Amino acid sequence: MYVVVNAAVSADGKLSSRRRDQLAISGDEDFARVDRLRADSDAVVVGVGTVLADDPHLTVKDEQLRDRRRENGRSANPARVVVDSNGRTPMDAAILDDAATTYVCLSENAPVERRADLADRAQLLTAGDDRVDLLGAFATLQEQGLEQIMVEGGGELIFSLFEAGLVDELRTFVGPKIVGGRDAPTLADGEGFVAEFPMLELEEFDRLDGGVLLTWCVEGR
Ligand SMILES: NC(=O)C1=CN([C@@H]2O[C@H](COP(=O)(O)OP(=O)(O)OC[C@H]3O[C@@H](n4cnc5c(N)ncnc54)[C@H](O)[C@@H]3O)[C@@H](O)[C@H]2O)C=CC1
Ligand SMILES: Nc1nc(O)c(N)c(N[C@@H]2O[C@H](COP(=O)(O)O)[C@@H](O)[C@H]2O)n1
Repeated sequence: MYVVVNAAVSADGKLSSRRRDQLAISGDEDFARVDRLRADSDAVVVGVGTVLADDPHLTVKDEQLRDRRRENGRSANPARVVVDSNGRTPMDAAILDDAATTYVCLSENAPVERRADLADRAQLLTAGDDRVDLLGAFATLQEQGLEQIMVEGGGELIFSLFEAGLVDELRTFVGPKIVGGRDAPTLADGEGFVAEFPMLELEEFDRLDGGVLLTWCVEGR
């Protein structure tokens, strides 16, 4: 399995504003790049915080890219995966429509009635007691044949993936905006590291959309 985390941050490192609603940081060029990365992936993963904040669809937008996937014997869209310990994904979430297979990763403690509802629209995986155990969940995704994984956020999930040692590559678009706000989400939130910080090697940098795309590999992967 190969895990790429992709995110767009403001020049001051925020994923969105303190209101936590969807904020366009990328421009057309970067959104097109993200679409190509989705098209190259077997699955696109987000945390439930992102589902609740953005109601993302996580599909490939360019019809030609969807056609190319079909020509290669794949589904038009990659699978979608929500990391959702307590089954908080709303039943009318865009991610639960029939455009692609959706996996919802739950913990053992997810309420039984939420499991029953979600099972109508998604494949359910269970890993971890109170919180999704990411190593276990990702191992199950791999057993399902999902090898090329793209993670689209948000900050809590990205931190946990680094903590679990699951990230191979980080692609960060840094856009020309200052957002500010001590409570605005950043690329890696969670508890934060105080030692044994994951270290990165810069592989590439490209100017686009008035900002810069940084491609990093995680040391030791
Ligand atoms: N600019 C960008 O590229 C992106 C921005 N965003 C923004 O990020 C914000 C959402 O991010 P967050 O609130 O951090 O939510 P998140 O999307 O990281 O989801 C976190 C939630 O996932 C669940 N979870 C279950 N197991 C977990 C585990 N082991 N580790 C971590 N989380 C686990 C928990 O319920 C947790 O609250 C929104 O404001 C959204 O707009 C989200 C994606 C991309
Ligand atoms: N690459 C990128 N740039 C931004 O500026 C963004 N705000 C995001 N957000 C991510 O894209 C998801 C929306 O996907 P759909 O268009 O609904 O398919 C959103 O949930 C974030 O994960 N990404």
